[in-house]
Amino acid sequence: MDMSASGLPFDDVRRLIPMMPGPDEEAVAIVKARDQDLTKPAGSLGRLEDIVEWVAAWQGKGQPDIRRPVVCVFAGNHGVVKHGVSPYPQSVTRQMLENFAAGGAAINQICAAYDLGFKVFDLALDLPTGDFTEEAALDEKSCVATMAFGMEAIAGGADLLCLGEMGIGNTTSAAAIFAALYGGPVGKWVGRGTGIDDAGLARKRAVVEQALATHAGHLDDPLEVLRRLGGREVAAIAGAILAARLQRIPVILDGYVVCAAAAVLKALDPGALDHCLAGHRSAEGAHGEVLERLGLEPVLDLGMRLGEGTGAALAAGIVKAAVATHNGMATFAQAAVSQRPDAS
Ligand SMILES: O=C(O)c1ccc[n+]([C@@H]2O[C@H](COP(=O)([O-])O)[C@@H](O)[C@H]2O)c1
Ligand SMILES: Cc1cc2nc[nH]c2cc1C
Repeated sequence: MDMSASGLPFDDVRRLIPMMPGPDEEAVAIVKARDQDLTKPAGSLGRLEDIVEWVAAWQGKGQPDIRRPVVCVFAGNHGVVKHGVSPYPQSVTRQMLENFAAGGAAINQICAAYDLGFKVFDLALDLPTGDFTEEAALDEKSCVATMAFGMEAIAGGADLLCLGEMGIGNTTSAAAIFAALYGGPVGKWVGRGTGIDDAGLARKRAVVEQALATHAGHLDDPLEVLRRLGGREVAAIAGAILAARLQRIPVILDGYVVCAAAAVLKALDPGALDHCLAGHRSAEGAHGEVLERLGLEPVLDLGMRLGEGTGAALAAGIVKAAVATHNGMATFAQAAVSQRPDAS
């Protein structure tokens, strides 16, 4: 899809929104009917049952299946780091990509433990985005081109997509996006990210306040929020979420930064995240409130704040187990187990 050819690239993105398919209710009905026959008390697998229905609804399959789960990590660098908003230097973004390639990061181990595919996208790491206290992080064409690149996440035919990111400074970008979309005191959206101290937290807050002032009057359009305050990884994740929806691939979101990309889409269309599951509630302060605003109940709450898709990947293990349980269990008739006498 050439998204950068038209004169008004954001229009190309907006055109995709009405093309988003809805849930496959027939597939859900098939799952519900089989669930009633499985050798367990009705409802006893709790949220696992909802998760299987969700996979069926978005895969469009009465017998959902997870054969090609993939974790995609998008990495970008941020001009705003020059203000001292992260305790780590920008060089760590690339160093962590090397660590991913060598198999030494946390996400590598989780992917190995749960047999998940793993892809990393280097989004012009040598070209950090503009410092959004002074200028837009991205111009419109680069923003759309990066969203289009994010759509590559589904190339090769994933049937469950976990989204993650890596980018020193990107919790400041996420905070700015939430402040712009949701308003309220800026401090509420600014957290410690990788672990910044009190002075750094104050700098982060001032940076987000300055960003909102610089871009005042241009933040009513969610795509403008994305390009002005986002990073390349945030734009790519928005593209990946959209592409997955169009191809009927269920998505598991990771933490605070991935949810900033998701929030942009939700602001464009309230149903845009219906195919998304929140993998976890991150320990980044405002993530809980963000999830409430997105209408998503996290699968896990483990006090994690790493990023890299780790929360999404852990949840993928549960989603895989839920689907395998549904597909593999015997029915009451097959196992000759007595049903409740009042079961129809
Ligand atoms: O996913 C989260 O909720 C999350 C919370 C805190 C930090 N991170 C990760 O930490 C990096 C950004 O933190 P910072 O302090 O540099 O803004 C980035 O690589 C993220 O993946 C991620
Ligand atoms: C070491 C390190 C690993 C990370 N993974 C995701 N964000 C990160 C930030 C740092 C600093």
